[in-house]
This record gives sequence, C-alpha cells and structure tokens, in this order.
Amino acid sequence: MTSAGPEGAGAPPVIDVRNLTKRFGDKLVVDGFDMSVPRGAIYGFLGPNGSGKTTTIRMMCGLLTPDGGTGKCLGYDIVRQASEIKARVGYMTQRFSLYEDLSIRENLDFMARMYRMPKRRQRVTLALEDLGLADRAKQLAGTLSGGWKQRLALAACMIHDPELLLLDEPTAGVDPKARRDFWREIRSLADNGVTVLVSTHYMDEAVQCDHIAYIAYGRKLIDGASREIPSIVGLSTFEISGPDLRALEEALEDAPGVEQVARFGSVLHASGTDKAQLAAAVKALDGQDGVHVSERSTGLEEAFIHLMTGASDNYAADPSRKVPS
Ligand SMILES: Nc1ncnc2c1ncn2[C@@H]1O[C@H](COP(=O)(O)OP(=O)(O)OP(=O)(O)O)[C@@H](O)[C@H]1O
Repeated sequence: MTSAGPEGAGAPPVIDVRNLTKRFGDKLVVDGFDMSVPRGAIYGFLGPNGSGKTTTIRMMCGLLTPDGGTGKCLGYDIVRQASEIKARVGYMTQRFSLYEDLSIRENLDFMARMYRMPKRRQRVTLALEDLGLADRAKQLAGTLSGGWKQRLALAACMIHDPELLLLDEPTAGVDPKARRDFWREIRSLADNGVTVLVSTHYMDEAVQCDHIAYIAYGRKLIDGASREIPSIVGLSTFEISGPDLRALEEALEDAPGVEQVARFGSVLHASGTDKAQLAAAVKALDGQDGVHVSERSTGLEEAFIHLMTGASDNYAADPSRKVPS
C-alpha cells in the first residue's frame, strides 16, 4: 500500500465521480450521483433497504459499470480502468466472506492466490502473526467465534494491501466488544491512508464514520462531515428528565412539534424540525411533578434516528423511478 497518510487538506480525492446513473430493467436505481471522497476518510452510506447504496458504492469502485456518468477512483477511470481499481480494493460483504470448511491459513492463502500476491506464503504467515492466530493456523474457520471470524475476514480482504476498503454492514451480529475492536482496527487502517466506504443501517456503525452520505430512492439527499449532519438535518433537541419517564415519553409522542423521542439513560431527548412548536410542547411540561426541561445540541444519534425513521423501505414500488418507455 502506498500510504499517503490520513485525510489531508489539499490532497486530491481518492474517489471523484459525477452524475452516475444505473438502471436495472426499467427501474432507475441510482440517479445522478456525485461524490468526492478524501484519502483516509471513513465514509458511511446510510439509507433505507434497496435505496441504492451498494449499487452506488460498487460503481464508484469499478465493480459495476454505470449506465451514465464519469469518474475516477484511485486515479483510474471507473469505466475504462476498472480492473486496475479492483486490484486495489478490499471488499468485506455482509456475510463473512470466509470458507468455513477451510482452515484459517487456507482462507488467507486462498485470498492471496486470488490477488496473485508475490511471496504468498510469507505474506500469509505475516497476516497470521498480526492476527495473533499463528498457533491456530490449522483450525477450521467455521469453528471460530463471531468476533474472530470477523477479524479473519478483515485480514483476508486486506491481504493484498488495498488502498480502498468496502464494508457492507460489517459488524451486524457481532458482540459489542468485538465491534469496538473492529472499529479500532478500521480507524488505524484509515490513519495509515486506507479509505473506507461503509454501507450500513446501524447507528453504532454510522457514528464511527467521519463523513456521511444519506441515500433514498437512488438519490443522495445529504452529504457532509459527521459533525455537520445534525445541523444539515435541521433538528432541534430538548432534554427532559423526571420521575416517570414512561409517562413523559407517552405525553411527548403525541405532542405537536415532537417528531421523535429517544431515551438516553435516565433522560429523554425530544427532537423536531419546527423549533417553536417543539419548544412550546416541551416547555408545557417543565416544572410539573419534578419534570425538568433544557435545550441541548442535536447529536448524530438523533439525526440518524430522524433520517432512518423518516424513510420507508425503498424496495416498495415507487412509480416516480420508472424510466418512461
Ligand atoms: N443485479 C441486479 N439486478 C436487478 N436489480 C438489482 C440488482 N442489484 C440491485 N438491484 C435492485 O436495485 C435496488 C437497489 O439495490 P442496492 O442493493 O443497491 O440497495 P441498498 O441500498 O444497498 O440495499 P440494502 O440496504 O438492502 O443492501 C434494489 O431495488 C435492488 O433490488
């Protein structure tokens, strides 16, 4: 890998695509997609099921040919030089991309062969040592715990030192400690210049990303640094505490201006896009039976809940996406 260090101001983007379009049959799946991704970024793609996240990511990385649009990835043209890009991309799919009936070493060796790695044996041995699995090299991958399978899958898709890593809901079904360890590893790869694109439905994956793109019906609706997402979404938030949170939650859910209520430990966060209406609703409760209300800044969590609850499943028929015959 040619490490250019973490995201740097002024450096050319690793991915720069314009007006990407893709149809499957008469269905417009990706519609005029533009994006620029800096080197070393961890870019999260959020959106409902079937909204076009995977299709978009695959086009940006030369894994799928767009019907329209242009762009570069890692300095190569996404249409004409797709094979150059593919050789520099690691792809970890939703299900562990492992052969359960092959040993740990055989799994790593298989990937090294696929990428025609020079000094394959040496590379695999090094990966086993890095993983801390050298003494278990002959163990079948299928017998590993979920967390270890995930670490092995990551090591396998990084065996050829790719500059770009694609992750599809990478920590689905993995326990919290393994998730934390996994994200620490991803952060360290990004710090060394690997650019990471993550497609996810999960809040705890989204909060690990330093950039977020929100996609619905094949269109990018929001794109920005994670810290800017709450203000882009335009939500206001109040914190409410009191002796009976359940009753408060029920009262707030029906109040005008309150678009969502979420519990954070021993307090509630009520959020909405019409600040005046929201403030009137929560302030009406302030001071009643030990209830205390204060304004707070909207976090990525609230913004995420707002985005994901506002959007329905995009697999549902949407006549507006049909291409006229
Ligand atoms: N090879 C294909 N042939 C036909 N239709 C496809 C193909 N791949 C994807 N689609 C359709 O394109 C739409 C977008 O799919 P895509 O997998 O990109 O969405 P997604 O946002 O990644 O969904 P999910 O979150 O469920 O993985 C869906 O309606 C899907 O059924």
